Amino acid sequence: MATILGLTGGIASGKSTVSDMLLNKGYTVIDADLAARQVVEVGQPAYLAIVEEFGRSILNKEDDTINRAKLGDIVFHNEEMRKKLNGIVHPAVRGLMLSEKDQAIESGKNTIIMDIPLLFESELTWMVDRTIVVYVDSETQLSRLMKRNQFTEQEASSRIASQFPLKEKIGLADAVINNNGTIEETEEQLEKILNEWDLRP
Ligand SMILES: CC(C)(COP(=O)(O)OP(=O)(O)OC[C@H]1O[C@@H](n2cnc3c(N)ncnc32)[C@H](O)[C@@H]1O)[C@@H](O)C(=O)NCCC(=O)NCCS
Ligand SMILES: Nc1ncnc2c1ncn2[C@@H]1O[C@H](COP(=O)(O)OP(=O)(O)OP(=O)(O)O)[C@@H](O)[C@H]1O
Repeated sequence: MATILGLTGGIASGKSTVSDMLLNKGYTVIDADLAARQVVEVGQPAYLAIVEEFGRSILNKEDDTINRAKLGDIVFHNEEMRKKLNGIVHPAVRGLMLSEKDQAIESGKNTIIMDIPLLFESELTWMVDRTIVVYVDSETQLSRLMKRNQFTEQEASSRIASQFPLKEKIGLADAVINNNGTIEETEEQLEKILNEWDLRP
């Protein structure tokens, strides 16, 4: 029986950093952010529904792809619009991720990691056997997000505020990785969990 791990945290808390470590160790990672990009490629049902809801002004002029910065500006400043976007994108993301998980199970993987930023917000824990939260304190989260995305403090804060407070997620997790320190310290914590839970790729 394969073990399905839910990897979550907050925006810019270090989920991709941890999932890259897992990929390097040979584990299978299914990434919700990646799936969310695939289901909104030009012409896909979710893409058409977004254009219908938000209008053509959120498209890039050159190739009609979604202008993510523009759409992000709208949905991270307006909860109603964010819920509308979630209502379009999330069912398609879930469908794609579940089929990728089934394929990974069929191909005999022992452990399958589902990297899902909104695992708790969207009540998706039924999809996984155990959860790991990648935690950072709020100052570190804000400064890493501003640095990575070249966001102002206001842009970064509005994105952080659209998720459950990261502190609350600690109490919901089976294991927590504290990513305030160095990358090496984070990798040591990850290895300890993989060993304790006896998880092989
Ligand atoms: C709004 C969009 C276009 C902004 O795109 P952008 O390239 O700037 O960000 P990206 O997709 O890389 O997401 C970065 C991070 O933002 C956070 N985030 C993204 N969408 C949401 C959301 N709806 N609610 C809360 N946080 C979110 C997550 O932590 C995610 O890891 C995009 O995030 C999107 O389509 N979001 C809706 C789908 C979604 O919820 N994706 C998250 C996982 S399913
Ligand atoms: N231990 C660390 N020390 C210093 N910088 C780090 C550390 N961990 C991650 N970072 C940096 O912080 C930023 C956020 O990390 P990462 O992209 O892994 O977060 P994420 O949780 O996947 O974010 P998102 O939810 O937006 O996809 C990145 O620029 C990354 O390089």
